[in-house]
Amino acid sequence: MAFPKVNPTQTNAWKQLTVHAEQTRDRQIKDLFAQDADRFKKFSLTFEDILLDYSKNNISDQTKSLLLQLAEESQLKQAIEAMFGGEAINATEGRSVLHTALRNRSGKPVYSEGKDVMLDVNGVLAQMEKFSNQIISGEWKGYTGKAITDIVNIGIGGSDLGPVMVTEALKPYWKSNMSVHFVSNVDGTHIVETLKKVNPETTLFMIASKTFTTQETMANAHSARNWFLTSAKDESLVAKHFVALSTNAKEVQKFGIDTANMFGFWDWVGGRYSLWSAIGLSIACTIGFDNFKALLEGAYAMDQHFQTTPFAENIPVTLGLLGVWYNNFFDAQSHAILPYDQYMHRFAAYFQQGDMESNGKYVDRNGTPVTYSTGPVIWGEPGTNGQHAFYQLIHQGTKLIPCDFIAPAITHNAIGNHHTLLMSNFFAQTEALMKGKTEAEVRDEFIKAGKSETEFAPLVPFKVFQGNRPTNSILVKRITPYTLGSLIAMYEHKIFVQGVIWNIYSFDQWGVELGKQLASKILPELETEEEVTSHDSSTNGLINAFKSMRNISK
Ligand SMILES: O=P(O)(O)OC[C@H]1O[C@H](O)[C@@H](O)[C@@H](O)[C@@H]1O
Repeated sequence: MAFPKVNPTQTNAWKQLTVHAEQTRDRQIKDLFAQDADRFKKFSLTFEDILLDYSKNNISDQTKSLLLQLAEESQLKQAIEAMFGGEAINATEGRSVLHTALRNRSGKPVYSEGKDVMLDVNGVLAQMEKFSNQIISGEWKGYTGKAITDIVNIGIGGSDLGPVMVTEALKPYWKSNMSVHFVSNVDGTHIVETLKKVNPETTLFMIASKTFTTQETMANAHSARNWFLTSAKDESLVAKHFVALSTNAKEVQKFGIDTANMFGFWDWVGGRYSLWSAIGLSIACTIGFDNFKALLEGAYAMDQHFQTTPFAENIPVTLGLLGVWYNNFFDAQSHAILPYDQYMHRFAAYFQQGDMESNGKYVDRNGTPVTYSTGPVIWGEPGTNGQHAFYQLIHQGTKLIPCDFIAPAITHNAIGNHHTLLMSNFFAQTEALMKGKTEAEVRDEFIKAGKSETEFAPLVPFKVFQGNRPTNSILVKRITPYTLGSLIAMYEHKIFVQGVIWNIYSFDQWGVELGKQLASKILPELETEEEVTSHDSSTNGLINAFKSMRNISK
């Protein structure tokens, strides 16, 4: 057994937090600031170029110490050691969880159930370095002798979202001669529209799939191969234009990719934690291996911070505990991630999978349904777009939505005063969410604008903001590969902390299986014109309506 299974509701801390939440529910964050001039100093943490300000939360010293007690009673320390130590903490799949080994820059061994994995890890990294250098330098030639100009990564879920997010976030680091495209959806539109943009002579396809059996990826990969062969005509040329990123050599071979062109990884790397592995090859070939290495180094630095820093000053632990506070004691259903950086526009989407696939579980580690809420809905869009779309609900809706605001102090695109404008919004939003606007302030504003009582009185209630909406602000110096690596690892570990406290298995994903099973049952039914009767009347009705609609002759 990796670490003790603790029902969080049975801990002393949970019981005390329940009482404490009742007593502090109506506490105003702005009052906490008024009472303590040092609040920002007390409730903020720095790690290298990252500042986490968590003072705009409904917490006091007592809240913090109870949350820390919850972490202790949940055996978080042992859990962290078990993960980094390569114990099989992904028990339902019988695997260790070692994405941290992929970015272990210490030169020290890392053991997965007794075996040092670093030789394999460093071997694949060396293979990725050599290959990405060949691609970027133009040394690797396509079938007509031309250098590669476009990479098409074909993968879905964890084999897509990480590379998409990171290549977008690090666009300023792209090598000038290289473009990258991502095809994930089985909807033919995705591959068709992508193929319109590229030339078979200068395109490299990366088939990214941990299992190499995922329906969507295999369908897209076969279509890409057919498209390529229409021009290249000769199957032996596939080797110059297709590589595989996978754990499954047998299936890679079956597809027709030479295993010499395969970049491997291992079952102890979860799909949604795999951008650090061979799955990151599209990243390395776009921003260069040096920058990919810096990404790993930034993540490694955060790993060390997480592993060695006392919980009271530990950034991922702090974020995880704050999330538990709102999720379990204030009934918050969701959590918004709001990057004030256009390049990070897929960051929330990335952690939608990272968090929701990890902690969207209702069964605890004993196999028993939980009696408390687990993973929140994760969502978000970059600022300031979100402000003009959904912030209304965050400010004045009936739901409590804790938010993380993320922004760089230095922009990659200093044009006019855009960055100052952006940052003024960043600071204003968290202040507004916390302070709100009282009725007296609203009235005062009307009076100052010369309005009469009869004119403005009916409008007052609509213009009041209750405030007291909690936020974290994460300010970084600049979005570099290194800092991005740290930020990603920070959220990964936050998810881990919460999974431990909720006593759930964060590293399996059985919930994605049922839909897949049913789809494979329905597929043959769609391939005939016969009426379908094997399902419930809704599913039958829909399938039969679809069949008649698609039949153009009818
Ligand atoms: O890399 P693969 O094996 O193609 O899996 C792609 C995705 O499939 C499923 O949806 C899940 O298992 C995800 O976690 C995974 O990322």
